[in-house]
Amino acid sequence: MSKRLVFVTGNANKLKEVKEILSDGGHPIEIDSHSLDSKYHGRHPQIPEIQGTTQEVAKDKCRRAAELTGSACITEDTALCYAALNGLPGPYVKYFMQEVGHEGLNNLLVGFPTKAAWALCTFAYSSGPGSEPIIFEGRTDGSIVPARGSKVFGWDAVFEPNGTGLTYAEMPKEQKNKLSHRYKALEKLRAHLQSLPSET
Ligand SMILES: O=c1nc[nH]c2c1ncn2[C@H]1C[C@H](O)[C@@H](COP(=O)(O)OP(=O)(O)OP(=O)(O)O)O1
Ligand SMILES: [Mg+2]
Repeated sequence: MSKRLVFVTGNANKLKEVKEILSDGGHPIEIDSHSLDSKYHGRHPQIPEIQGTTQEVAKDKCRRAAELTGSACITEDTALCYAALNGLPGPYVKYFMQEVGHEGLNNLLVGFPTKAAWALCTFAYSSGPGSEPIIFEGRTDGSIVPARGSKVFGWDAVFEPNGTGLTYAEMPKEQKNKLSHRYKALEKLRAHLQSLPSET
């Protein structure tokens, strides 16, 4: 039995990975996507993102998405956290990426002895407007390196998961999708949804 869920995101690469990861499981969750950003043009998303911890950002995004769509939905917030900076840029990495790019993401760590970092994915699920979102986190540890590989998706080229010798951007998609922050969070979300009573 599959469940239909609306994934509210403005990021086409996220959507693609989520579909790839979920299509691999025994009990697929069917994903409808809804980009609220596109309605209100690029830099002025219809769902503003608050400041706060990754959990606060993810829950708030999901609450607003459920209100706007009027249905059960999931949202996701991704953070890139530097050990030397006590977890920053964290949920603000999007703006760092936009303003200073791959080189800047490396330069932030000049003078720090550790380049250790972790990618953190926080899915939030709301069963509908007014229902408190539940969150599912996935974390992959690695380090920040000078850009290698495809520049297509965000900071993939500067993040090397531990023990792989490859950046996310250098890996075949199937490899990233088996060890990524997003994969780990989605496994938890999938288990939760499977434990819910069936709708039909
Ligand atoms: O696996 C990833 N590999 C590399 N880069 C990634 C990944 N996942 C997200 N990213 C980037 C996109 C954005 O620059 C920032 C997260 O910000 P975040 O607000 O979660 O994403 P977003 O605004 O693009 O889409 P959404 O409409 O779902 O909020 O990190
Ligand atoms: Mg966003």
